[in-house]
Amino acid sequence: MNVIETSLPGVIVIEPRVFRDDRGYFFETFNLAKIVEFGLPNQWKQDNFSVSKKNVIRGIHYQIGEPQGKLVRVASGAVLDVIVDLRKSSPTFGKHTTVELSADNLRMVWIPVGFGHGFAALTDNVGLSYKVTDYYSPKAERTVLWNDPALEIDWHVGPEDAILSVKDQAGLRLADAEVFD
Ligand SMILES: Cc1cn([C@H]2C[C@H](O)[C@@H](COP(=O)(O)OP(=O)(O)O[C@H]3O[C@H](C)C(=O)[C@H](O)[C@H]3O)O2)c(=O)[nH]c1=O
Repeated sequence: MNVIETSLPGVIVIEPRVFRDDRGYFFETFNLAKIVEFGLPNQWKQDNFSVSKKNVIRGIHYQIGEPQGKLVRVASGAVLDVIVDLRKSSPTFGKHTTVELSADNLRMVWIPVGFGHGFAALTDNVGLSYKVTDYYSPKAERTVLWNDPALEIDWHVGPEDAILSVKDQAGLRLADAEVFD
């Protein structure tokens, strides 16, 4: 297992050890003892799975009051994963990092509490599989506007092609959003 730091301290990319042979390949999608060694929590409450068509953008989501850490990977297809620092006391507040996650590179990204998460589906049939450290709480859920000019995010999807939920189209600009301390 290999760990890659990102431009946002605390947000890390994990490359699992892949065992390939003439049948195909095997890798551990989750090993608690190993990820705890990298500083990830040992309490996980939910596994989630979403399927998205090409050009779908989901996010930028987070929960306030009942915050979630997320360990995200792609089971099929490819995404541009986007993580935004939403901690107003952080020197990287409002900054983002991106990482391509795919069924080819098998990369995972650890997103601690305090960050917003979104992704753009770069292919059809994107299966996003992720674990979260606390339960889903609709009342705690918040959305920052995906194309807030202040964030300067290049989603690699043309605005005219982007497919978003009504909720995500109505996200708040960062300046107006409830964020972390
Ligand atoms: C997240 C979630 C959703 N739902 C229900 C609520 C809605 O009726 C339906 C779709 O929810 P939503 O449109 O919020 O799903 P996404 O847009 O994929 O949201 C997720 O995508 C971004 C990228 C994230 O990082 C979050 O984990 C999460 O917000 O599933 C549940 O029942 N449990 C859950 O944990």
